[in-house]
Amino acid sequence: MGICVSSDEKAEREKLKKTKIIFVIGGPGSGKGTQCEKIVAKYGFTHLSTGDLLRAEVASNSPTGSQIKDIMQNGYLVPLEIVLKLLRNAMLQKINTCKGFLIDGYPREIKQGLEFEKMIAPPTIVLIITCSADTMKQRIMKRAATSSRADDNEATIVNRLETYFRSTDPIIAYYEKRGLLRKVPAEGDADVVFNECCKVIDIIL
Ligand SMILES: Nc1nc2c(ncn2[C@@H]2O[C@H](COP(=O)(O)OP(=O)(O)OP(=O)(O)O)[C@@H](O)[C@H]2O)c(=O)[nH]1
Ligand SMILES: Cc1cn([C@H]2C[C@H](O)[C@@H](COP(=O)(O)OP(=O)(O)O)O2)c(=O)[nH]c1=O
Ligand SMILES: [Mg+2]
Repeated sequence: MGICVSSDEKAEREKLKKTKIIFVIGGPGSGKGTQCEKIVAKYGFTHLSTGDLLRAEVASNSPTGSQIKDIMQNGYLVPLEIVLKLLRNAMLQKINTCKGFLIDGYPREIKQGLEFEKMIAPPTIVLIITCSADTMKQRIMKRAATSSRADDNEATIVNRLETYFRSTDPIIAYYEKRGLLRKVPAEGDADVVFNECCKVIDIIL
């Protein structure tokens, strides 16, 4: 028996392949969300934060949500197939109306990047926002004063930073080798960082 791929699904795949996709990576508190917001305003991209999608799932009290709640609160990573399913659905909802996608905080492991390519499409570029662990910690502690995020506390931050540094070096090397990596230093002011992001994005438009 042949595999039946519906014409809808084919059209979806074609669209996903044609759209611009930017992976935005960087440590917790490095400023991914902040830069994405600015990029959306200037370029009309859709910002998808895997963290936000996961938190929305938890908040919805779905079976998946309760499964991933503890994992996230402890500073670990949620299983890959859950993250990808949420991402693909969210992209398809916007694919007809936006200029491209910012995938915020993804991939966290090379395997996640490869699975994304299989299920969705390859990224156009990978933007990495870099600053020191001290800067990230300071930014998160400041954010903690006003955010209601369960993972914005000192103990979870230490775990998140550790998880980040352990998993990121191989990712950087991998995309650098493919010529897709674009590094933006982020110690300074958010507007200065944004200027650098624009230089990188203007080239792919
Ligand atoms: N000085 C300075 N502060 C920034 C910059 N970007 C973000 N911040 C502040 O740092 C905090 C964290 O920024 P986010 O954009 O939420 O960082 P994130 O990388 O999305 O963090 P996670 O979602 O935890 O991974 C916020 O309170 C921002 O106001 C920057 O470029 N410069
Ligand atoms: C991107 C990603 C996040 N997470 C978890 C880790 C954190 O508990 C939570 C939020 O991650 P976080 O990096 O804070 O995402 P965002 O910048 O979008 O807010 O989601 C995973 O489990 N797997 C993933 O692939
Ligand atoms: Mg964020």
